Amino acid sequence: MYLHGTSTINDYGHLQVGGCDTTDLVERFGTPLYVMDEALIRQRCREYVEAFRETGLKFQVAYASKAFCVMAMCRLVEEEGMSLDIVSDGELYTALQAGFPAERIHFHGNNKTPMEIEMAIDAGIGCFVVDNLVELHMLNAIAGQKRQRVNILFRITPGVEAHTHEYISTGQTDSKFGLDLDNGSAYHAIEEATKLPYIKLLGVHSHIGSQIFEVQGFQMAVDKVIGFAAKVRDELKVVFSVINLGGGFGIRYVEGDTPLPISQYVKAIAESISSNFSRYDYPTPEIWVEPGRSIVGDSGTTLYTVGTHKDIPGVRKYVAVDGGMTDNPRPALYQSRYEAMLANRATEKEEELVSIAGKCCESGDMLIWDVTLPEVQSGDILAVSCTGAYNYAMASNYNRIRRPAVVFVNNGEAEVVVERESYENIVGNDRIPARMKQTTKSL
Ligand SMILES: Cc1ncc(COP(=O)(O)O)c(C=O)c1O
Ligand SMILES: N[C@@H](CCCC[NH3+])C(=O)O
Repeated sequence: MYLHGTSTINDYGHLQVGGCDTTDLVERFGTPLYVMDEALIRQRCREYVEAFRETGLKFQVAYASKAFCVMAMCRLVEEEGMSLDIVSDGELYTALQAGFPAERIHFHGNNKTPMEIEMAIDAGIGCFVVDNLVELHMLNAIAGQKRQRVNILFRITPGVEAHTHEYISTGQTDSKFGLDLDNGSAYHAIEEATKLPYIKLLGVHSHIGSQIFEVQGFQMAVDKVIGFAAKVRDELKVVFSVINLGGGFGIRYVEGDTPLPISQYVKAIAESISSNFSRYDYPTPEIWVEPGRSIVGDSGTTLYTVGTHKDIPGVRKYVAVDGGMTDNPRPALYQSRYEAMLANRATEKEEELVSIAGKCCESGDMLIWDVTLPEVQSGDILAVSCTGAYNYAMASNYNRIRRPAVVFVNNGEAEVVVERESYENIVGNDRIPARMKQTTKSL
């Protein structure tokens, strides 16, 4: 496993993160356990903010909270002076409960409900990223009832396909998201918006995909956007003050992944915007971005306890851990790859090729198909790296498995930011119909 951030091997031969020995963390908090390297998260936030500051342009870095949305994370993002991208009432509620300033919240989503829109207007959020015409008219009507004008960006699909897994590329024409640039839908939406009294159009938003390692996709999106912006200015007399290029900046999960440093993505985007907009004699707009994975992804390490194993001679050896697709569905969903090590035997020679299975009743519940480890024994602690994004966020209770706790570690201190779910949580919303016998056992 690649050691990065504050991860090191300590004198006991144990993996240490944020100054905390992971075997101590396991004793205190149990497994599976999500461990988040707070210093590394803050470092990533600062890399974005500093890189944008250096461009001299106006900007907002909005953390895409879908990657990992808990109150502590919202607080951290607020402390780092960033904005927040949310996609649902649940994410909005989490942010507001954490005291996140509403005016720095941007609301995304292809199917916001009237209730969510109302909740967001009442909270006074900074901007809606409007996905389609149905939403536009609904938003104008609800804002009108409240006599409040709302800021919007239109989400457009620029027709750019990023080099990524087909399920996570979203900038192409055949997408459930956004308004198409090429077929006139985006243009028509802007015409409509200019007629609506409670809508203030700031500009456009595009998100071309996720886990992207190159700048070309973003540059192509800018090229498309500037042509569109110029046409809209010339024909509709609408000038964009904001261009949001979404998220999607890749991270290193496994050897061979080659993301660029954050500063390089930012520099390339800023240069592309400045040069293209000046070419059209267009005032340089504010640049907004929405990184999720690249803020939290490599800060997360999941700790598991090894249980059983099954050796099929000549085929493979399965090693089972006490978690799996319930805490990390990404391998099953996207064939995502991860690296791992034995946290309690971190200096021992890695000599055995094994496959790491989860404990769900599902053959596809595999975390890693091939990883070389010291000869694994029941009770060992397996650490899987780079689990900070879209793991806790996409965790489930399949098989009624309780979701793990999340701890932030920093400077030798560990604090629980999400408690492990309890059995009460598991049955808490269950009800036995009145016509059935009403006996429950106390736990
Ligand atoms: C609109 C939008 N913004 C931002 C993100 C964050 O993406 P990532 O976590 O890849 O940076 C996503 C997810 O892909 C998204 O759909
Ligand atoms: N959830 C996905 C990425 C999609 C992000 C949202 N548009 C992942 O785990 O990689």
